[in-house]
Amino acid sequence: MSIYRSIFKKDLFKGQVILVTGGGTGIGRCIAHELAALGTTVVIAARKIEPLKTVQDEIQKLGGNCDTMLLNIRDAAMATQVIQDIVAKHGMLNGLVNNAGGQFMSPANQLTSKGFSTVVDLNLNGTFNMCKAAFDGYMGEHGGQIVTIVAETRNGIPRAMHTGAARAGIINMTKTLAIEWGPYNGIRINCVAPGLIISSGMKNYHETMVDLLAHSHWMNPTSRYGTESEVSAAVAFLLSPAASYINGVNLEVDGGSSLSKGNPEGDELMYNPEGSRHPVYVGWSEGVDNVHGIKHVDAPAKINELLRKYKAIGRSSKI
Ligand SMILES: CCCCC/C=C/C(=O)SCCNC(=O)CCNC(=O)[C@H](O)C(C)(C)COP(=O)(O)OP(=O)(O)OC[C@H]1O[C@@H](n2cnc3c(N)ncnc32)[C@H](O)[C@@H]1OP(=O)(O)O
Ligand SMILES: NC(=O)C1=CN([C@@H]2O[C@H](COP(=O)(O)OP(=O)(O)OC[C@H]3O[C@@H](n4cnc5c(N)ncnc54)[C@H](OP(=O)(O)O)[C@@H]3O)[C@@H](O)[C@H]2O)C=CC1
Repeated sequence: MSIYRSIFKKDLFKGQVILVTGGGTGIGRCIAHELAALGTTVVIAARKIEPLKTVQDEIQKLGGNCDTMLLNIRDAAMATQVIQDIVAKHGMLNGLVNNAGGQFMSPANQLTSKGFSTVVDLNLNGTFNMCKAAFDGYMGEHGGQIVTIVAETRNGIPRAMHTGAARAGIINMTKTLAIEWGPYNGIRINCVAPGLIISSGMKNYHETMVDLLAHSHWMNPTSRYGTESEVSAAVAFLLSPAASYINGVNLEVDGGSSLSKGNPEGDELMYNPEGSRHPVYVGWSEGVDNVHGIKHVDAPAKINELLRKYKAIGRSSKI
């Protein structure tokens, strides 16, 4: 049972239709589960159908409503078509979660023009395509809520300059859209910037990177990484009426890791080497992990082991 369900009424989003891009894996899958647990008819869309069908099956087995659609967010015509199909089939589109995105790691001096364009096209142009299609196809007339997953951009991102530039672009685009689309169309649009999150996304990392992540606490004031549910809870909040006066913000869900990038007085000021004292929020999977064979998180094994340890933090305390 989702802890969020006990904070909000379990039918918080009942009757609403919300599209989650990249909803077949990782953070997007978790967002889809959270929203479905709160009564949403959730539409998940991405390029590969199998992961989408698996998540649809999981949600339906748990009693939720889920539809799937094929989508490449880089293709503006396809974005328009998917929004039209959702409105034709479900009659409305109350929310859009732009979660699809990603990058590869490369030092800036080895990055080709094509590589830079590819990552900007996916993240920045892709998010624009989805926002514009949602506006033109439904929200411009009826209003709605949009949340985009970005990344920490308070500082530079060594070896990921392309994604940093694209995500910073999304954050500024969001501010402008909040101003232009808020007054006349009743649209709220915000961003969520996750820090390092234990998710299937980490399967894209090189093994040496996974090893490094598994053995460091990565200079975070909470001394741990984040969970998919901690990102999803922020998304659900921003989509909800509880956030009805929040517009154009970027909410960092990073445990405070972006606040400081080093301390000359020593690492002990940055994190607790003994381990975290911050219990995790595990969300929708609480109580349903392994029910119907549903797995909570699909991260690399060494990282999943960390999550297992995190779940034991402060077990006696109420979270
Ligand atoms: C690093 C901290 C960031 C903040 C924390 C964020 C964490 C996460 O996001 S978790 C992971 C989320 N998931 C992913 O990132 C998905 C994995 N990535 C990809 O699928 C791809 O890298 C892609 C989506 C960014 C691009 O895919 P695609 O459109 O299929 O592009 P191509 O493979 O055809 O490549 C086009 C072009 O890009 C250059 N390039 C691609 N990969 C690399 C590489 N590993 N190193 C250097 N350059 C690369 C290259 O120029 C490619 O063109 P060609 O040379 O003609 O192949
Ligand atoms: N995990 C982390 O630590 C962090 C993640 N993020 C961001 O959070 C989001 C989710 O990441 P995470 O779940 O970890 O990683 P995943 O790689 O599991 O998720 C990425 C999702 O995006 C979809 N996707 C990629 N390209 C496209 C496209 N062109 N059109 C439609 N869908 C697409 C993929 O599905 P398919 O391949 O089937 O299209 C996949 O489901 C991403 O934007 C990521 O960059 C940000 C900061 C930290």
